Amino acid sequence: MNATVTQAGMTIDADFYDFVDQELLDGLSISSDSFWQGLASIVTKLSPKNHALLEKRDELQAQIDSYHVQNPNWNAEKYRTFLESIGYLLPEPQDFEITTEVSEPEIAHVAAPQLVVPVNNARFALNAANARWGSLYDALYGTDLISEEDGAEKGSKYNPVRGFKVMAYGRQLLDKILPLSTGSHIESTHYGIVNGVLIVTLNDSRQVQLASSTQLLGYQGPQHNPRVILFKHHGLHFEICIDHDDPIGKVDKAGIKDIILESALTTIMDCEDSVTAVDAEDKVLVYRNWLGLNKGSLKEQFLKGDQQVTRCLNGDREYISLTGEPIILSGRAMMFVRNVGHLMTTPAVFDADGNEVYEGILDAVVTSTAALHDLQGNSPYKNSKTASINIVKPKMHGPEEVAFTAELFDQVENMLGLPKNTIKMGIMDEERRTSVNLKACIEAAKARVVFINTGFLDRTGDEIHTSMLAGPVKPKEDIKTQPWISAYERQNVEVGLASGFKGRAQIGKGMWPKPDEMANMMNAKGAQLEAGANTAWVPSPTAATLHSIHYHEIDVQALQNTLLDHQSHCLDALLMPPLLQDDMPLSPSEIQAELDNNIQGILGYVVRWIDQGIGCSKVPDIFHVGLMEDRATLRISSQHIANWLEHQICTQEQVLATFVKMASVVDSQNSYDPNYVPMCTDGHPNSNSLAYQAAISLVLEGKQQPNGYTEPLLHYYRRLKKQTH
Ligand SMILES: CC(=O)SCCNC(=O)CCNC(=O)[C@H](O)C(C)(C)COP(=O)(O)OP(=O)(O)OC[C@H]1O[C@@H](n2cnc3c(N)ncnc32)[C@H](O)[C@@H]1OP(=O)(O)O
Ligand SMILES: O=CC(=O)O
Ligand SMILES: [Mg+2]
Repeated sequence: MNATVTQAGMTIDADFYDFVDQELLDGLSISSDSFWQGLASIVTKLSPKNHALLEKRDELQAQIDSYHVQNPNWNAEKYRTFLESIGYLLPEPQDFEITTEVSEPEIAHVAAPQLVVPVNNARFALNAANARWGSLYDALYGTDLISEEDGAEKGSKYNPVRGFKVMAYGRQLLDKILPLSTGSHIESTHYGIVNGVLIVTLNDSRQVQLASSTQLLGYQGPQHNPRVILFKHHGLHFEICIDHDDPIGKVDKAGIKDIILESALTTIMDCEDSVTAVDAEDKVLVYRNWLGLNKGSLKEQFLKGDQQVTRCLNGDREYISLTGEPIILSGRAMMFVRNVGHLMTTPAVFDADGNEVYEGILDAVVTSTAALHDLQGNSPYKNSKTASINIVKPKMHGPEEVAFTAELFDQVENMLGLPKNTIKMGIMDEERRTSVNLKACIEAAKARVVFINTGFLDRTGDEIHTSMLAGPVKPKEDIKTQPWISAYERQNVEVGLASGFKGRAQIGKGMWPKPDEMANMMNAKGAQLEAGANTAWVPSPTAATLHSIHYHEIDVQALQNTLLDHQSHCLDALLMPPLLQDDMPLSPSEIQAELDNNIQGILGYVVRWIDQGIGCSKVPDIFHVGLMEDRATLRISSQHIANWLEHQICTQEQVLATFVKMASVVDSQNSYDPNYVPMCTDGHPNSNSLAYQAAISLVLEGKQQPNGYTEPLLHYYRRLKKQTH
């Protein structure tokens, strides 16, 4: 047990206490006493409500389970009536519009990518905050969007053939997003500004202008030979960077060395599914990084190759306007923070009765207090332009839980002396009870909501768990193509638009979970915007830069206008679980392939989580595609096998044998890592591997886990692991 401090009737981990006293409150006019009193009073008031909400989740799940046992031949109509009778499916509220008074310009006015990052990783978190601007040339050169055919391999040193393909792509993009009055950027040999007008000289010495002169905003350097020229399209800025002495610029006819695209306008600093935070020590790390981002002081030094790098927040970008005034644009993404959900408790603080406090309550208090530094100008940078704190709240089940979060935010505002509705809410639409009652959920936070987002990964896990006893589910890939998911995605957009989100709040779509497959991403991810979203999640800054191209290709605001009156009334489809059809049984090899794939993913993720405290990993699937795995993807895989065991699609022996087989595969995939501890020796699992045990428990005890969540078991085993260190 760590040293503790007693304050306001609570028992507080001494390191966490010191962090609050010496770092979090430093520079704020909040005394230590009033902070701890404030926290204690919120804990006392809201913990019983939090507890009751969790009990309600379990009660509803138990009722749904017994319904399926008693009604093996249910139909849609009867099922819907049953869900209404137990209060799972609630009456839809009258039409209303959200009343959120201010939201950030990056949220309300410009459609753009949203990057997510584990905030406990300072190197990545700083990179994410700085990912507002990204090099198109780097993003193209480093990814499979540029093919390696015809001598264009990436190789270990610069390949001019590949470089040429990158430049050609860049020129073609300019033709799309910055069309000339005549001719093409492919022919350009010089860019200059004359009397406030962009003059582009072409191969044949013709001088042409932009098709739309208002796209030109400003420049750096001399007007006739600018170093940087700033443009705007669909609300997104971009730069053409020119340097005839640069290794790239000097082989370009016009000296273009790069095209810089405004990319991740918003970033979510994640305290939740991409991090491991099981105790006070971990929570301090999470909170300290978020604080450092708000104070502008976070720095990270690391070796990259043989280079020592010091990373900190980027400053703003400055240009000269066409009338000679300065233009200053933010150099950083607008940062949201994602708190944890309502489920877990943390040993950082124990309440007066000796219980761990709810982690979601602590997150709301501490992350808001940290953000006060931004609101009060204690940082050289500005995050919120509207004096708001933007918190994403995940894994809420239904409107009561949203109302509870709103009440928590109210209490935090009172504690910190903030005007009501300073704390804005992003609602993850990622639990089935939220999807089917989405309108009521939004109404429960209508004065502070700034986004809804289809977290389809958690949502898939919840889909499987909720209908655990309804029957066996389809293989994972097929679940993605069933009517429930398109109904879910469509309904989310329709409800968001009908509630007045356009021009005020984000309608977001889910993560691209294949971080190395950028060519596929470029083919697929535009569809999320075609479906009406004005932002969508990406796993890396490179993905943000490439995905930003979709926002140039699609005029999201115009598209949303065309969808404003859509109402597809898809509740029945939304309630139809993705079950295997009796007349389409799976072959033994299909079953084994599914188990292999799921178990490889589970082990590959869990072994790093438990042994090394890494909460988000790129794990190869059986086809060697590196997949982003986090707690939500783990929820899906573990629930999927639990469901197949329940319905005897496979046996426990088969599952355990697959675990043995795949543990060796995962060990070999990690053999490059000096910190990796193998789970097997000579093909036999090591009896002392806590990671291996955790992975098996997640499956064998999956049916009993609350809503199929993985946190309880992950935290249990990680804490054990930390004790053995
Ligand atoms: C269901 C959900 O909740 S989804 C939301 C949770 N998921 C996430 O947040 C995903 C975040 N992404 C990641 O954590 C990572 O991209 C991973 C784990 C998927 C892959 O990580 P890696 O294998 O280390 O990536 P890779 O080696 O390709 O690239 C590393 C480089 O990219 C950068 N990078 C990768 N992801 C990110 C990110 N999300 N934000 C900022 N920088 C990033 C790193 O800083 C590093 O660059 P550096 O050397 O200059 O610091
Ligand atoms: O949080 C995102 C998800 O898909 O789950
Ligand atoms: Mg989620």
